[in-house]
Amino acid sequence: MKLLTAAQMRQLDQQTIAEIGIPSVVLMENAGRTTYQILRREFPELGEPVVVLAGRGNNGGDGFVVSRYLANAGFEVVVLLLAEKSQIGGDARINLEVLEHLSVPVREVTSAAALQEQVPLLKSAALLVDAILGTGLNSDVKGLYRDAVVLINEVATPVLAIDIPSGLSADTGQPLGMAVAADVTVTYGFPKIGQILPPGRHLVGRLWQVDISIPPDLAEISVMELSQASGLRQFLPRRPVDSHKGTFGHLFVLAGSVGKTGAAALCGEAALRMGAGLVTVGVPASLNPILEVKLTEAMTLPLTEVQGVQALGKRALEEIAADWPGKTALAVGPGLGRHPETVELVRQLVRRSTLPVVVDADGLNALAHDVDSIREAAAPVILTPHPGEMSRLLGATTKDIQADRLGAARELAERSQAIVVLKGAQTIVASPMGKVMINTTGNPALAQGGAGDVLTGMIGGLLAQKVDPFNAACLAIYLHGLTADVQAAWQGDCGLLASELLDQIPHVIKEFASGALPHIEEHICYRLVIS
Ligand SMILES: NC(=O)C1=CN([C@@H]2O[C@H](COP(=O)(O)OP(=O)(O)OC[C@H]3O[C@@H](n4cnc5c(N)ncnc54)[C@H](O)[C@@H]3O)[C@@H](O)[C@H]2O)[C@@H](O)CC1
Ligand SMILES: [K+]
Repeated sequence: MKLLTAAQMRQLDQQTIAEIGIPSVVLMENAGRTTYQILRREFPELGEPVVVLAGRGNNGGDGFVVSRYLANAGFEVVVLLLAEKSQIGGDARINLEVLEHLSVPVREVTSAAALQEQVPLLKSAALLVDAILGTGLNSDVKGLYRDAVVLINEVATPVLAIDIPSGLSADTGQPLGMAVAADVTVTYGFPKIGQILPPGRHLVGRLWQVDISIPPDLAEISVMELSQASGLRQFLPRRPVDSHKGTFGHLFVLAGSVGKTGAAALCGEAALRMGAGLVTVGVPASLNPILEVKLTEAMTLPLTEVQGVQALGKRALEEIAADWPGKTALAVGPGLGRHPETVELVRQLVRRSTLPVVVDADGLNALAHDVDSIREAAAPVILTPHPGEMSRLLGATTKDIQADRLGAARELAERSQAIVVLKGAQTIVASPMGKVMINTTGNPALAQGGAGDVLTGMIGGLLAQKVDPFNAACLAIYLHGLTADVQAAWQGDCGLLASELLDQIPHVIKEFASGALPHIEEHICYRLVIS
């Protein structure tokens, strides 16, 4: 599903009005009516009164329409207009006048003192409807609007936000000064990026996206997407009946050092679980016997190691090159360690690889001071940093990365010309062309060693099957999170071993492919978006 910025949403509104010919007042009517319908569904035992806090723009206008539907349904409604009636124009004015004709009380509240007088009403209300500011927000919330936002958050009354909680930036997910924390948000046309990125994600409460007659095709202007099963299913490789192991590619995994053979094993097995036909794991020669025991289905290739260190050495490059024929993708990094020779090996390999390559963990650390050189790679590269690795790649602090995850992912994708997978709650995938996908699946069960190695193997497994790199990254991340969600549904989100994740992958793929996971996927959508 497409994600929009405030400016894009405005553009779509304008196109719908000017080119499609739907009058703006009809859009406002659709917005108010659908919001009312969601309101009744979300609050089936709704009491009285309902208080609608309205600002002076179109967001307030939507609030007037909701007020009308509530009044027509027999509810006691009080509108607190945070402006003078004379300041209201356009479609909002039309709907304000309709309310007056219906004798719905509209109180002008234009000072802090007047607002304070309304505190008992706000406290005793059954529901507050936040119609103060929408996507027109363009600066920090100050003065009376700010006082109102503070009050809404102070009283314990449930809040339904119209379009977006007032004060929340639709573009960044950050409050501009101060933002309403809503229980439910009803947004129009398409979800906005700021409703999905934290902390916005937590301020919207349950997010509903409703159709107000904006043609879906218009959203093609956006390069940002929210991951959804319906969009990703098509990228699962087909499994023809006359297939053989050669049909599904051969992944070469470069991984492992002393103490970290598990990372290599998890990565190789995850690729097989994703359906790769063959997997070869290249490891330091002295560790090969251990991997031979750990891995049954994946093959191993003992490689020259640095004398006495049990980490891969420079000379392994020629051995890998000799083993190259027949391989279809490369995964580099899990548990490699940081020996200078291993670092050099990784740099050379990524630069020279003629196969698509996914780089993780110590593979990323090896590239940390060499990001610009990734541009020289001969084949597509996928980088999968967590915030700490990202900070080393970009030379920024982890705090800075987390404060603007989207910006960081885009910057690295631009600089490296690689596909960037910034891991963490709501993993972000960014392409060098500017495309972005924000993932919806996953839970804290994944916050454990080994989960990342599995993800690298899953991406590698899809690359080996010749799935387009951006789609491979998006699909693998979605399925990785979904597998954890399925597991957490019965086991909880604590203590899930990465190897248990592996065991679940085929089952989850089967259910995902057939669309048979509605309870889990609906749960995911419910947390974020329902269309
Ligand atoms: N344009 C359209 O066709 C539609 C718009 N809709 C509604 O309209 C909203 C956008 O309406 P508007 O563009 O009128 O803007 P808002 O209603 O979001 O904001 C009202 C006005 O407040 C001012 N403002 C911005 N930041 C402020 C701040 N920090 N403190 C005080 N005032 C501030 C701006 O000048 C803005 O015009 C959407 O969120 C949605 O609710 C819907 O009615 C559907 C159709
Ligand atoms: K609002």
